[in-house]
Amino acid sequence: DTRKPRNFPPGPKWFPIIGCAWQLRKLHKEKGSLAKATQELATKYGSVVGARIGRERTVFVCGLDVLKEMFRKDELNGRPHDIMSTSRTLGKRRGMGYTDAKFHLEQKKFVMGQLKRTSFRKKVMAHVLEQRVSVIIDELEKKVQSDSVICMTSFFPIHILNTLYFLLTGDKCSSQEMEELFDIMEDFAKNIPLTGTMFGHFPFLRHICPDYCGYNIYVNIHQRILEFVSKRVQVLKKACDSATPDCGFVHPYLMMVNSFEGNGTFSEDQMVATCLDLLIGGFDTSCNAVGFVFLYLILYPDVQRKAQEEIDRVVGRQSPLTLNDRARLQYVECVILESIRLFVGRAFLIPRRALTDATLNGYFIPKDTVIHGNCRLTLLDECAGWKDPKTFYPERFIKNGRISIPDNFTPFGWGRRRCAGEILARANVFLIVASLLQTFNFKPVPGCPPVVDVVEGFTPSVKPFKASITLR
Ligand code: HEM
Repeated sequence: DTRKPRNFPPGPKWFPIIGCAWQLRKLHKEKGSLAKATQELATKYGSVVGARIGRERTVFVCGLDVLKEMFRKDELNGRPHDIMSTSRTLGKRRGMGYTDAKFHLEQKKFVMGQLKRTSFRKKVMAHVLEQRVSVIIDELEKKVQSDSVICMTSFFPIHILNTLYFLLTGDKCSSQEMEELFDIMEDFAKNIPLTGTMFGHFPFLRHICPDYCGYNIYVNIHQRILEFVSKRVQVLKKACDSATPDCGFVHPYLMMVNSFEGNGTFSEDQMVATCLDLLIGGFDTSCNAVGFVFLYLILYPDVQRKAQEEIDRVVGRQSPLTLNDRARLQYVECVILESIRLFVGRAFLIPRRALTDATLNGYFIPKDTVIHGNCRLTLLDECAGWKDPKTFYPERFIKNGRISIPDNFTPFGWGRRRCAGEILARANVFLIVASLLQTFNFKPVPGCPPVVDVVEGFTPSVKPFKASITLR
């Protein structure tokens, strides 16, 4: 329905066919990001902005209280049911991030339960992440001997993908296969925006100009990931007999599929799509989080020094740092939290859908309205209680000598839709950053210091930058 329902949240004027697409596109260009554009609309219309993009009724949620209300309400917990959510998984809605209601609940519960028993168990996770960090340090030590200038945004991603892939699937593929997956994941991060595509808003365009409207690339990249995972699952099936591997959820999932014999929501297709979601949910976000941490550490040398002093005091420089040290490295932990704030504060949550007619902030939200949670106003704005929100100030997370996380800090979402990989993401980012600070100094390259410039992708990333690295 293209008419504005009564008591729908206020927003820009709806034009025939395109709705508000044109105004949004213009504002997006003007402001440099959709997050800034919708923040601007919120100053005019209030914290819930109503719009129509193509045929789709859309709401932008731009404030702490309304975001919390959205988190709380199960009826606003759905995911869009549109061409984007089906064409990514061969025409059927599958996976964890883009399914909803009972199907999503059953699947998420099972997968998270298994991961908590295997990969997210502290001992298992610590072992895998610590091993990888020692590879990173060895590689960086060698590199630094010949050239101290390293591109900070392209060095870590392959390592991050390696641990993610292994922890999530339990599969150790060859380094050649890892490179293959890496290329696809990089394509994904650059080319697929989280907030929607042109063909998503105007589905008919895929028949007219499938390249221009983003349809071909969208389908192609998802298909390549699915094919990769399916191929590896066939190998895993042959390799794993009755023994349960320590990592991933693939093996227990396959057993579940067999025991259900085709009934219920458990199927091999669904498992492969869940791997896809965990990979796309975890790769770009973790890489960008690491990118933001190092950008700010280089721009704020005092913070870097203070973090290193804490590491020297608590762990020393000789013995390798482990996940067990995390609780005692409070300042480093705050550096991570602060970087995640500045990263996700430039992002949106994954789009949602009203499962039934609902209300939000007193407005009417009809069934199937798409809802975008803008994190700028909760993480990067004074109105949510952040003092000097653009300043990198890890101490803001310390109260009376202890870490204190304010309740407006929700970079991983909240409730049923909460991030599936928060435990892993925080452990991984912490270990990479702390271990590297223990071993190296990071400085701007003379003449070309990094700048806080953000590039829109699946999630926002820092503009590629280099650092001059020396052994401590
Ligand atoms: C710093 C890193 C990360 C950040 C900031 C982050 C943030 C988020 C956010 C904001 C959401 C959406 C919540 C909502 O819609 O309300 C989300 C969902 C999700 N994340 Fe993460 N994430 C990170 C790392 C990871 C990792 C490592 C994984 C995989 C292991 C992962 C897997 C997922 C999945 C599957 C969902 C969808 C959950 C659902 O719809 O039920 N994320 N994440």
